[in-house]
Parts: sequence; structure tokens; C-alpha cells
Amino acid sequence: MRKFKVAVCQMLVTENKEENLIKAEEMIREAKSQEAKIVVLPEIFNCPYNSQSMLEMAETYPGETTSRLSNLAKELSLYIIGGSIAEKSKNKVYNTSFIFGPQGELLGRHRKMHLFDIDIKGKITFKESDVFEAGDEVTVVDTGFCKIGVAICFDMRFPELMRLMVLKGAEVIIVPAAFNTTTGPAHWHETIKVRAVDNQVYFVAASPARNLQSSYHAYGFSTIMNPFGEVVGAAEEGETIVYGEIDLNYVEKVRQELPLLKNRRKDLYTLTEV
Ligand SMILES: NC(=O)CC(=O)C(=O)O
Repeated sequence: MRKFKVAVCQMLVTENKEENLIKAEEMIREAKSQEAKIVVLPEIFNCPYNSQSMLEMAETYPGETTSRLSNLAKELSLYIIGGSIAEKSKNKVYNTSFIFGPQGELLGRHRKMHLFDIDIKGKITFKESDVFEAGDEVTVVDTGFCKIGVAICFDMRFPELMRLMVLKGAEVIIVPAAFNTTTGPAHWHETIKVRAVDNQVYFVAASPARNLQSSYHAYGFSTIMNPFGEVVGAAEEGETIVYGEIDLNYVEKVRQELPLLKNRRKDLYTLTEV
């Protein structure tokens, strides 16, 4: 399959886990009815993005949220990039994206590698490292028809990680995220565009809808960007599903016509995993 539809569920996340799970399911079913092959949820989609809720609502794998996503992937024969959830594992908690294939199988799991510790005076202070441990693996999953790099939110600010995923074969990078109303307007659109253009990939960034009732105001503006830096689908702040076509032939064409990846001076610099 060289062309397929991706859907990003920009859902409004509330304090009620069951409500969030039902909303995610409804949006995934709607995306399937529109013939999406891959459906993406946002970062921390089953509870509010605050330290206390994430600690209280953390789940082990397998657990309630992941079982529901896996069953849904199987029933609808879909790829689901399950946003992220707080994952409890051996007395630690990670910010983890679980990725399911159309048989409900776990295709991969990404634990956020770069924790979002930020202190912009008078604007936003947030310390993810109070809650989470950092993951330590680069994640590229193979669907059989394309390789997809998966990272979470703050990870997208680190160009080395994005490039490593591409060197491992990623033609599409998918990032469940939750920028906010300070960093979003300043950096969201530009970061998505430059990561897509530098790496010649489709770049899919999924945000929750903005919820002004919550303590963390997500930016919204989920976006699907093509490898030439053109927007193929985008939301504003509100709850919606964004659709876009991924064309793997176009990735190949852009990489041939503007051979950035080929023309790297590997004799002068290299990027390796430690
Ligand atoms: N929430 C994040 O992890 C990152 C973010 O909001 C930002 O980088 O800005």
C-alpha cells in the first residue's frame, strides 16, 4: 500500500477517564468510517495532563486503556497510534505510546525520552520529571507497507532523535503531543515544518483540543505536514478529526529531487546511537 489515509483525533480530554476512553473510541470509529488506515490519539489522552492525575491514573501494560485500544484495532482492522498514557512499570512511571496493528497486536511502544521540564517565568512551569522516568529507546515500527517513527511531544524538539528514526527507515513520523498556549504559538508550526522538511517525511503531530477548564491549556492545531513542508491537514483549537493522505511515492520523489538525505557529509559528521 503506497497511499493511505491517516486520521488525527484532536479530542477534548476531561478529568473523567471513562469519558475520555469513550470519546477516543467514538473518534476512532468515526475515522474508520472515513476510511482511515492509521488513527492517532494525542499525548496523555485518558486523563488530564497534570502530575497528580497522571500519577493516580497510571496503568500497567496490559491494562484497561491498552486492552481497549488493542480490541478496537482488531475489531476495526486499523493501526492505532495510541497517543500516550502514564504507564506504571516496576515502580516507575513512563509517558508511553502503545502502537497496535490490525490484529490487535502490540507493534511497538515508545517511552518519552525527553521529559518536559520547563520554567518560563510568569507563563508556564511544568516538571514532568517529578512524575516520569525517561525512556531510552528510539522507536520505529514496521507496518509491512511503511516504517513509522513514533516519539512524544517534547521529543520532537530534538533533531537528532528525529534523524535517527529516519536513518532507521522511517518515512512517516508520528508524534502524540500536547504543546501549550505559550510554546504552541511560538514553536509548534515551525517545529513540525522543519522536522518534515529536514527529514523528508510526513510529519503527523497530534494534540488534544484546548480545554480551558483544565490546569494545562493544550495548544491544539494538530497538523499533518508533507515532506516538502506543505500542510495536508490541520485543526484549530477545538475538538475535531484531522485527515490527510500519506503518499509514500511522494516521499521517494522528494528525496530524489532534493537529495538531502543522500548528500549528508558522512565523512565529516555522523549520527550514531550510543
Ligand atoms: N508537553 C511537552 O512535552 C512539550 C511542549 O509542550 C513543548 O515542547 O513546548
